[in-house]
Amino acid sequence: MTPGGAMADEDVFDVVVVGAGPVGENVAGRVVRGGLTVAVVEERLAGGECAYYACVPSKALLRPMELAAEVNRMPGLELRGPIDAPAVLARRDQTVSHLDDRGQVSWIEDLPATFVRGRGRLAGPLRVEVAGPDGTRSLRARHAVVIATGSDPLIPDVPGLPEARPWTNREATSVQQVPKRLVVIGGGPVACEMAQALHSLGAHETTMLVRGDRLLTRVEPFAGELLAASLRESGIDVRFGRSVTEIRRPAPDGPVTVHTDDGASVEADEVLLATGRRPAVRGIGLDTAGLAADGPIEVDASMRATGAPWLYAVGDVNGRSLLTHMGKYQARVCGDVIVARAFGAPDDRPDLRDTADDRGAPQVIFTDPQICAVGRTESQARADGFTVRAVEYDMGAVEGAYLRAENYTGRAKMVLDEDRRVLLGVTFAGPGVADLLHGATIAVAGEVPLDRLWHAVPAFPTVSEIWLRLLEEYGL
Ligand SMILES: Cc1cc2nc3c(=O)[nH]c(=O)nc-3n(C[C@H](O)[C@H](O)[C@H](O)COP(=O)(O)OP(=O)(O)OC[C@H]3O[C@@H](n4cnc5c(N)ncnc54)[C@H](O)[C@@H]3O)c2cc1C
Ligand SMILES: NC(=O)c1ccc[n+]([C@@H]2O[C@H](COP(=O)([O-])OP(=O)(O)OC[C@H]3O[C@@H](n4cnc5c(N)ncnc54)[C@H](O)[C@@H]3O)[C@@H](O)[C@H]2O)c1
Repeated sequence: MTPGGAMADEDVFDVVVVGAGPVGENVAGRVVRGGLTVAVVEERLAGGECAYYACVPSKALLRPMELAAEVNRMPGLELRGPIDAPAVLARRDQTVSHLDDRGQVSWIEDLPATFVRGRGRLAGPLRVEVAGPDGTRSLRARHAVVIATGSDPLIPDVPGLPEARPWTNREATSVQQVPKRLVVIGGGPVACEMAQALHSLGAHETTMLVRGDRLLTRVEPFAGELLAASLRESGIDVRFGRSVTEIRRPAPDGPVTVHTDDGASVEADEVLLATGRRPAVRGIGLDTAGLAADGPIEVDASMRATGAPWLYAVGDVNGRSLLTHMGKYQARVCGDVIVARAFGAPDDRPDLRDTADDRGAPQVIFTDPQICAVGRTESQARADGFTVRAVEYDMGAVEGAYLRAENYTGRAKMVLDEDRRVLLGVTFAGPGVADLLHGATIAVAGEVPLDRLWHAVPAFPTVSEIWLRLLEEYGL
């Protein structure tokens, strides 16, 4: 036995993090900053889904489409031809470091932290077993184990899968040959972004099959409506109210046919499943911690797992907000609270609690038009019992928007708590609105009173004059 009581063949660290996505990496950074030692376990690529198969490559594929749309909205400018797909794919490859994680591993090791390649599995309280290329290694944590294993695509139970070899976000974001005919199943952010990106790069016959009656059900309805109109105008066939009943690819290299419950079918070269995510918890030994082995890991506001005080869960795996920036925020809370508890310091400071997720996380959908929102939608605010007032404004009527583009089409909405005269939520839909979001996030998170907000004067002639118009619409 070592002085700390560990078996000699165990490696002992203050903290063990399982999963080196953006969230796990950030936990490691915070605990090292606080003076603790940490091991980070990763079975695939350090940097996670976000860096190689999600946020980063999808945005690299979308940006040329956005620029082309901007050019088309400006008289006097003209594109010389279609978007050069091979050039865009080559730049995408650069943005994902050609799927090589050496840079990320060095970042972790320079913290300094110990990087362990392999699949991590809980083996009882404070213990993690790693099945790696060189066999199994046992790790023991003195203070905490953090699960940051992210999420996997949710594959619906449809006859014909998996013989039809559908794409998920992985194949879509790492595409080498853009299919001419594409079917996208789903109407969430992945479906909308990838349909638009791939359509702009050569998937001329793109069909979206959406189960419900609108896109992007978590944001204000007008945003999904504007996006659907834009997708249709660009030539994407968006079909609402269609459930997929069967997917068949009779010949391995032949086309795939997707059948829907209205009796119709669509033939395509590839089919992309964008039907949501499930937390990556299977086979990670949650049962050895006395926790349910399926579904998101339930945590308190300090990210501590309910029922296992030594275990924490951050990022997609806890199901709070499936967004990189929110997972990294949780990572900062989690890392700092572990440090505070390890040193016996007070652990109830305001910065040691997640108070952002349940108010409505900020999010940008990088389509054209861009959709961004923070806080509650009007219907969520009403359901939560606030005295709600909502105001909307046509963004095309703002002088800065008119100067930015011919026929600028967009809309904005503010949701207010009339009792306290503060903002509960803000939504913008329109070209290039992403950078308006942080102002809204400050106003919502900071609960800036409307009568103060009135003195935050937007510069002329920027699109941010939308703020002034919304406040005037409210009556200020
Ligand atoms: C197509 C797409 C586009 C997206 N775009 C955006 C965007 O623009 N902005 C945004 O904020 N969010 C976006 N998201 C969401 C974002 O990707 C996730 O919220 C984010 O990746 C979550 O980070 P994470 O660290 O929790 O998980 P992940 O990034 O999934 O990382 C988890 C890591 O854990 C590893 N792992 C899993 N199990 C084990 C194990 N047992 N042992 C060892 N390692 C393990 C995995 O290999 C992985 O590297 C997008 C998602 C998709 C699918
Ligand atoms: N820019 C961004 O911030 C960004 C981009 C992409 C993804 N993300 C995040 O990643 C997460 C996953 O996104 P997503 O779009 O995959 O999931 P989602 O849960 O947002 O949307 C899933 C869609 O699939 C549909 N669906 C589910 N099961 C189906 C079935 N059996 N048949 C047909 N349709 C079905 C749903 O109705 C919904 O339209 C989200 O939380 C999202 O916020 C963020």
